[in-house]
Amino acid sequence: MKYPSRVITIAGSAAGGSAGIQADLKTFQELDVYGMSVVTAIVGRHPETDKNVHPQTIEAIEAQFHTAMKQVGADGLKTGMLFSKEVIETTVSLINRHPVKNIVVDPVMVGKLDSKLLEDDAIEALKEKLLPLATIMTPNIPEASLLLGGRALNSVADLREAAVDLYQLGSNYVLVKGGRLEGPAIDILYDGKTIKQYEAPRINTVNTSGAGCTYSAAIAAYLAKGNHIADAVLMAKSFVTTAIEHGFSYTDMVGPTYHAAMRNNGEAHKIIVSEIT
Ligand SMILES: Nc1ncnc2c1ncn2[C@@H]1O[C@H](COP(=O)(O)OP(=O)(O)OP(=O)(O)O)[C@@H](O)[C@H]1O
Ligand SMILES: Cc1ncc(COP(=O)(O)O)c(N)n1
Repeated sequence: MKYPSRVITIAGSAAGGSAGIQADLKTFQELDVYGMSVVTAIVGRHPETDKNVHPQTIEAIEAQFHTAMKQVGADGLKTGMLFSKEVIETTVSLINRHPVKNIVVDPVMVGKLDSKLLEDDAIEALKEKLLPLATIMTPNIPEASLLLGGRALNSVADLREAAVDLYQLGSNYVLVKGGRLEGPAIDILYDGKTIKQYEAPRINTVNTSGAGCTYSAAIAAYLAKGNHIADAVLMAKSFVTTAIEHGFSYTDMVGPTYHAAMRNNGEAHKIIVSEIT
């Protein structure tokens, strides 16, 4: 028997199940890779204290990573919410001690409902220490903007420029996600030479909680299975578009994407890929 490829996520636990570790593990399972996790913080709002982020200790973070590496090992790794400078530095040192071939860095900073998922003084460590280890980084518009010192990004042309400039931070590929723009859902991939544009139709829904986590987890899964980056992004974009198409909510709050949508409903949309020179 050929065993499934192995992927580990280092991220926050999202109690509602739509994002973070929960979205990552659901996505790994859907894409038939063996999922493992290192929980950096637990996110869930206490009704009385209003505290929302409950960080884990560095010791607990190191313990989880060492256990997963010793018991299983990894063909791919993804990072999500790291929350603090210390956790970023720990992640860098863990990766340096156990190098992994495919590293997806989702530079999670702010949640959809505007919860703060990265402390301000952690951005420099992210830029200087973690991003240079990344195979691919996957910022959304607010994250790309913060990484570029607060630059306004209002159009696809702005996203292209941002991708070229973010490449200087040292990841091998940059994927800037245009989910927050109007019109079709366009993402830009840059490899230092060529710009590729991935376009999906915009789906009229508010239930996109965890879309970014799901997308980066799917990229990590496809890379770990041996796909080239451009193909991994294409297949992951198709997976997340289908998950958004079938997103839903159990309450009056913004709901999750449906991670099992591709399995249950088949691919909803073709993604248009174009190369821009
Ligand atoms: N309404 C939508 N219809 C189709 N695709 C979408 C929609 N919203 C986001 N996407 C796509 O989903 C993927 C995740 O991107 P998105 O920008 O939402 O990431 P995110 O990190 O969750 O960002 P944010 O927190 O800003 O919404 C991208 O491929 C994006 O283009
Ligand atoms: C623990 C955790 N990690 C990440 C996100 C971002 O989610 P999204 O994919 O919607 O940007 C989140 N809301 N919670």
